[in-house]
Parts: sequence; C-alpha cells; structure tokens
Amino acid sequence: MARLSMVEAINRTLHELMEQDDRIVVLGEDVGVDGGVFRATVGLLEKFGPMRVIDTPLAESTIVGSAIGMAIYGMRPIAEIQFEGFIFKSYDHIYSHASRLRKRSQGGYGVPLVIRAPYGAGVRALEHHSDAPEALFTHIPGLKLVIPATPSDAKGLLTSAIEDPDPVIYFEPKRLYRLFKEEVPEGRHTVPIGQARLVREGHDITIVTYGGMVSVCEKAAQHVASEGVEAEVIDLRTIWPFDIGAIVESVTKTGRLIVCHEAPRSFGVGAEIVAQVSERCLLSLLAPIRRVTGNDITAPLAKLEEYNYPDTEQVVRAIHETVQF
Ligand SMILES: Cc1ncc(C[n+]2csc(CCOP(=O)(O)OP(=O)(O)O)c2C)c(N)n1
Repeated sequence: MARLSMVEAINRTLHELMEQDDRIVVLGEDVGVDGGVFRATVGLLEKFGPMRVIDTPLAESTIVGSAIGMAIYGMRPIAEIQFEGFIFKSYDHIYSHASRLRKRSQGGYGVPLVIRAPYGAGVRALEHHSDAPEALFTHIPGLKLVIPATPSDAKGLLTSAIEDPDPVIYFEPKRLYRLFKEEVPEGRHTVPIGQARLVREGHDITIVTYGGMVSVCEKAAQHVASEGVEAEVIDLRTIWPFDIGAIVESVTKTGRLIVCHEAPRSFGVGAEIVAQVSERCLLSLLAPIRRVTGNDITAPLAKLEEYNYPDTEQVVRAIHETVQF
C-alpha cells in the first residue's frame, strides 16, 4: 500500500488501468503534454503515446462526441472535462446519445465511457470552476454518477466506472485533491457502484453526505460526540443510483436525518433523499429532516466563497436543532 492524495490516487489508477487494458484511451484539454491542469494525467503521454493520450482542441462537445464513437466501436475512453462548469458544452451528447444508446439499439450497443471532471468549490476559483451540478446528471436514465471522498474510493470508483458497460460521470472534488493522504490498496481495487460507505457509526442521528462535504460532516460528528451525541455519517459515493437501503437502515435506527451537500438546495440530491425517506420510513422519524446545502445562487467568486457552502458550524447547528426537536 502507498500513502496517496486523491489526485495521486487518480493518476496512479489511470496508469495501472491503461497498462492492463489497451482499449483505454484518455482524451481532453491539456491531458497530454501538460499532464492535466490538476496533474491527474501526468506521465501518461510519455508512457502510452499520443494514440492513447490525446490532447484535444478546446471543444467539450467534440471530446465527448468522439469518445462516444470510440466506446461504441469497442474502446474504453476516459474523457476529461477540464472543469465541471464546461461540461454543458457536451451535455447534449451525454443526454441525447451516451445515456440512450443501449435502449435505442435494444441492447445492441453500450457506451462504456467515463467522463472525469474536477468538481465543486473550495479552491477559490472563478466562475464556471466552482459549480456543483450533480443534480443535472441524475435525471438522465442510463447514466450513472459517482463522486469519491477519499483517495481509496477514488481508485475503487474509477476502476468500477471503467469496467461498467454503460456511461459513468466521475466528479472529482477539487477541495479534496490534496487535502489529505491515506493508504490506497495496491493492484486491482473496486468500489461497487451504488454502495454507500459507513464513515462513522452512531445511534442518535444520521448524516447523509458525499464529496467535499464528507470531511465537514465528520468534523461536525466529532464535535457533537464530545457533547454525548453520536452521529452516524454515510458517504453516498454513488449519487445515482444512490444506496437508499443504507439510508433507510440507518434512519430506522436513529430516527433523525440531515442531508448535506454543497450543491444548491432546491431540486437537489438532498430533496430526492428526503422524498424517498418520507416514502419508506416516515414513521421512524422523530424530527423533521434538515438539509444543510449550498444556496440557490450562481457560485460566488473567491472572496465570498466561504459564505455559500456548508461548514462544520452549520452542520453542528442542524444536529443540535434536530436532536433537540
Ligand atoms: C469552454 C471552456 N473550456 C475550457 C476552459 C478552460 N481553459 C481556460 S484557458 C484554456 C487554454 C486555452 O488555450 P489557448 O486557446 O491556446 O489560449 P492561450 O494558451 O493563449 O491562453 C482552457 C482549456 C474554458 N475557459 N472554457
């Protein structure tokens, strides 16, 4: 095992996967000579050459459109969109084609495509470089969406995504790229798509979260533990299809739920979780469910960034309000 940051784990996984499978091709803006803006693709061009590591024009629609063609013809493309805010140039390809081809061809063709993109705020970037648009990818039948919160899960989810026969969006929380290191398993390591991770066990309240908010919620859970409140923290890992079984099991035990994400609140992932919990275990609830989320606004510039996203204090406050209800 090696101690790696998330971006190092992603880089190493790309190296390993490409060594093992000739069908894997990486393409995107600056992924070759520059090694990617965040250095996730460093060393790939030197090792695998320009036929498998392709520096593309600044044209996201072309990147995803070409990758769909490659996938249909038997390759395993990993397309990089330089920042999540630019993925919408390729949204039509994702929405109208990649996700639908299996149904359209009555199972004849799949699109085994992975689209990676740095995601979310926390590094004081500019507009289009700090968005959390995951909800806009959850309403597309045929598409899966994963967001790792640890270096090990970054490896496991990337491996599962490339092994999946259908398209997977893989968002990489920028704030976690270099936040901490951990031991990452050597060799083949997968994390099943659709399976949440129990971060911390507790019996008083459940906190469901993912991506850059996992460490924020963990800190909040540690804080309230010193007051005698045991919070259970669940990291979704897969946003769609999410692990409703794990959530229901936990809420049935604790009777209280907070959902936390940095994306805007309204019509967000949290709203769907609240709806499904209401449908399945309303009678287990001892208090109203609370959402701790980003605001319903365009991602603010760096100076105001910290006011828009949940922090530990807000999560602690929501825990207090829910437990004391
Ligand atoms: C649609 C879109 N995709 C990606 C980016 C991120 N981006 C900013 S600058 C840049 C490189 C631009 O290279 P080039 O057009 O050669 O201009 P220069 O090197 O002179 O800045 C990229 C990819 C962006 N701003 N907009």
